[in-house]
Amino acid sequence: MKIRGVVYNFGKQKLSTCPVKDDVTVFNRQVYYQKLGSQQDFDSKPNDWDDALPFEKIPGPKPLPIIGNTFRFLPYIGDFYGVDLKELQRRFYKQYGRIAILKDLKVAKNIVLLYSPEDIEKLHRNEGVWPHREVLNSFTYYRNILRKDIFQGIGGVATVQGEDWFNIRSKVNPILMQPRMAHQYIDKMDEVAEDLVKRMRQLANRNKNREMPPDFIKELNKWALEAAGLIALDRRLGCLDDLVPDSETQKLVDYVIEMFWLIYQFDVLPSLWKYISTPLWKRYITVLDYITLTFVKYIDETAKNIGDKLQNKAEYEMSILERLLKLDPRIAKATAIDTLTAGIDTTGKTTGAALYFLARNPKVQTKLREELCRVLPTKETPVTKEILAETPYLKAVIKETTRFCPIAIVNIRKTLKDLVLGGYQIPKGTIVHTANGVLSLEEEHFVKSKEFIPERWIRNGEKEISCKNTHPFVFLPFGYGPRACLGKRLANMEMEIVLARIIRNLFLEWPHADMKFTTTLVHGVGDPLKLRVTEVDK
Ligand code: HEM
Repeated sequence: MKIRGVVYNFGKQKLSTCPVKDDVTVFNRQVYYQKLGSQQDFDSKPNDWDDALPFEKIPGPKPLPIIGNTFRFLPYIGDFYGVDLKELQRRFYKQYGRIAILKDLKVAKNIVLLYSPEDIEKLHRNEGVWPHREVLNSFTYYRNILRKDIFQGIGGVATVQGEDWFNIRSKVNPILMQPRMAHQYIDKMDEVAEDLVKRMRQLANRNKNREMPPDFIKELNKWALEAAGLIALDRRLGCLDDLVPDSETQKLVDYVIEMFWLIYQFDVLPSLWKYISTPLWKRYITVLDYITLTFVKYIDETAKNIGDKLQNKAEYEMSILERLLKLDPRIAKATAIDTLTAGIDTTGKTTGAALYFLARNPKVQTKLREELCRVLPTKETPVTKEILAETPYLKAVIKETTRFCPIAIVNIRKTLKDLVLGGYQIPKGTIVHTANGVLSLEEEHFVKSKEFIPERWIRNGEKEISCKNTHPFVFLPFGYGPRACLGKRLANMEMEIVLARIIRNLFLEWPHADMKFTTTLVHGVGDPLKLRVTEVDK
């Protein structure tokens, strides 16, 4: 089948994240969604439209003439200046209730915030088959316009919309989201996790209190880059070694970490990048160029090494990169770079938060270690797919971490048709943020919501604490629907393996004040992660 000149090559696999649970093969589904996407009725008004209050009446901070609401974020005069985004959203919830608006920002579009799980559900159920999520505008500009030549018109799922998004996502889903594909990487991920444990021992030995250094989160980002490199580039990068200053890997690590800070400057904080080219903007482009060209070089090397061998290799023997390269080298490049950008700060910060919660809650840590000692009788026992299937408490620890500290405090959609939300008319084309990060810490949705209790996620566990009856649209750490996180399966596997290795080998303590969590590009640990680390006997 040919659509826009691209040959589709699905075989008979099933798409796992499609919202409709029928038994149609991928090939039919693709035609089905293609048709549905172009035929959806995005123009008619909902039945309750005329009874709803007008958009202009949605409550929110009042803008001033000419300067709008921008002044609120400025130093000295602004009441929102320096306030963490999650705290700001919590204040809005307390002040305005179920729905609020931040409007007239001048450098950004109006944002409607939803706090009711019923409205969040309605938004997602009306997002269509090509959900629209516009984020990281400067990064999108870099990939889709400024360096269009490198990406040859294929932007990558994270940065494109509509039918273009669908055309890539429907091809990469069966490659990145299949459990079998993720399982191929367990051995290698285990080696990477062992390297992180070695690194932690080394760092503990260098400190008289056996504490990790204040910038330990960087080590976790290096681990995440190493893990993402295995998947996206089919190679070990060596990020966890003692790196030679100015070496390519050291530079790559430094630039990747700087990139997240720069994206935050241009895509989260108010910025005039569209109008003025500042020295910081030029630095941003230099950093993105270095990272992109290095990754492209690695992918080209792999493609050259594989060469004709791919033709004779069975699909089930192929790595993710090999399958992507066979599909289309342009998609392979775009997806590898998506994996390397979306899969580092996210998994690194979530793992950092999990380690903090385990250090801060010794009983939880002990219970997890007991589970791990049962399935990993020695420190050297390799982690396998079967072992991971027997670790419900480990999975519960990760879920509880993403409840307490979700890296994405909101999910974002642009409405594709007129909707009534929170009793107000929301016209097509409105940017809506669902405040799941705030809701996940509210007592009305989770009992003892400010306590770290993995037991709430255990099936058939204690009734009093169980979250079985929590509305399903409150907790969405990986998003929702066809546009949900492409790396969810890989991320969970990486985190399970690394936490299993660390807790099986090392005791963690937290001899400091409670951690502050902050929101930059992603939400996560905001204070130095100075975990105290000692060796588990055997
Ligand atoms: C703890 C780890 C992670 C969390 C919590 C997380 C969370 C998310 C969320 C909330 C979204 C937006 C979903 C939506 O709009 O419905 C997303 C999108 C995405 N994530 Fe992740 N992510 C994680 C790790 C990863 C990893 C390891 C990869 C790479 C393999 C990855 C690749 C992506 C991509 C490519 C998208 C865009 C998908 C699209 O627009 O079609 N993520 N992620």
